[in-house]
Amino acid sequence: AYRTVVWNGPVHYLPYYLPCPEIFSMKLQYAEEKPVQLFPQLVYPQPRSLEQKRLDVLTLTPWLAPIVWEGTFDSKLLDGTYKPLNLTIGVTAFAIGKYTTFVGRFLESAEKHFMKGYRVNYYIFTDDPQAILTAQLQPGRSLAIVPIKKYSHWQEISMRRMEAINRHIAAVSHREVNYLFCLDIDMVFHNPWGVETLGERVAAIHPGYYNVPRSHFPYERRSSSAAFIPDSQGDFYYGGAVFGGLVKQVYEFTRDCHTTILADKANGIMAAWQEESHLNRHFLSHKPSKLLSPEYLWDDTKPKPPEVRLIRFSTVNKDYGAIRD
Ligand SMILES: CC(=O)N[C@H]1[C@@H](OP(=O)(O)OP(=O)(O)OC[C@H]2O[C@@H](n3ccc(=O)[nH]c3=O)[C@H](O)[C@@H]2O)O[C@H](CO)[C@H](O)[C@@H]1O
Ligand SMILES: [Mn+2]
Repeated sequence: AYRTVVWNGPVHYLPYYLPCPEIFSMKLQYAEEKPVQLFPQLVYPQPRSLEQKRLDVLTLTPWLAPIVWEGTFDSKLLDGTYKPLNLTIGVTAFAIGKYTTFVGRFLESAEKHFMKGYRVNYYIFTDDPQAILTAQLQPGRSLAIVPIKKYSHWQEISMRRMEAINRHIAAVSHREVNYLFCLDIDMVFHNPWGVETLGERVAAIHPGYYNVPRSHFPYERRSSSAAFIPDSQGDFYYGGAVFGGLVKQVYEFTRDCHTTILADKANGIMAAWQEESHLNRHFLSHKPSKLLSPEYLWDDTKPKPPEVRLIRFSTVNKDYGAIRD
């Protein structure tokens, strides 16, 4: 049997149940604090729990890092979230010896497509500052030339980037940027590269090996190298031409890679693909928090397969014999 309780006495309202309008409508603007709009008032398509945007490609790693492909993100929504943060994004690129010829095209295309509407600092490392043609930059974007010595072999030039980036972060860029991308210079932007790429530790899947069993990856296979990865291990083959993340993370990453490169050098070994081999070894035990699909690191000599809906950043065809000393 149920008992119904009926209240017959007088009703007392508790006065503090109702919010006090003066206090609730007050907006305190503390000094030094930027208003951050966490939920941009935008109209955008509803994300559907039972719907996958891409069925033809992997969009999440087994350690739950997103893999960025066209169709998986909403640029308007991301810009609504990131623009108010007023971030500065750094780019390092090296132009040593004859590679100074690539700077103009690289910068011009970056101004069209890279982090459009955001503050960007380019850091161009070169042995020949006079030879650098600087492009006309959009407002809020700047370029600094970082003088650096030239090593005689291209392998050494390529590998020493880890050391140079690491030193430059410590000396300069840790104060100037929030995120940092480290890119090859023999590349051109063809389509937008935006804040969808921002993450703590960011790696890009190499265009030549995204559909290949791990035993075929060109990892360093000699166990005497600090970059050694056995046939039975590995997640993806990442390209050495694109990596980035929070500046603190890039600092730790480049320090570790430079250290393992020096360890190999002390043992008279150079890894199969120089710093790229060390980068791959590092990301095996320090998993990237975000992966960029080959859209962000393509090679123009390859035909575009259907799963790559657009090419954002791609290698310029170059004559290796003529360009490398
Ligand atoms: C197809 C191929 O062979 N790919 C390998 C090659 O990439 P890449 O052929 O893309 O190497 P690369 O010649 O672009 O060199 C890497 C970067 O170092 C800089 N640079 C290099 C040489 C030079 O004389 N001046 C200069 O400034 C420049 O920023 C360049 O973009 O080498 C890399 C680093 O070893 C990786 O191992 C790649 O897998
Ligand atoms: Mn390159």
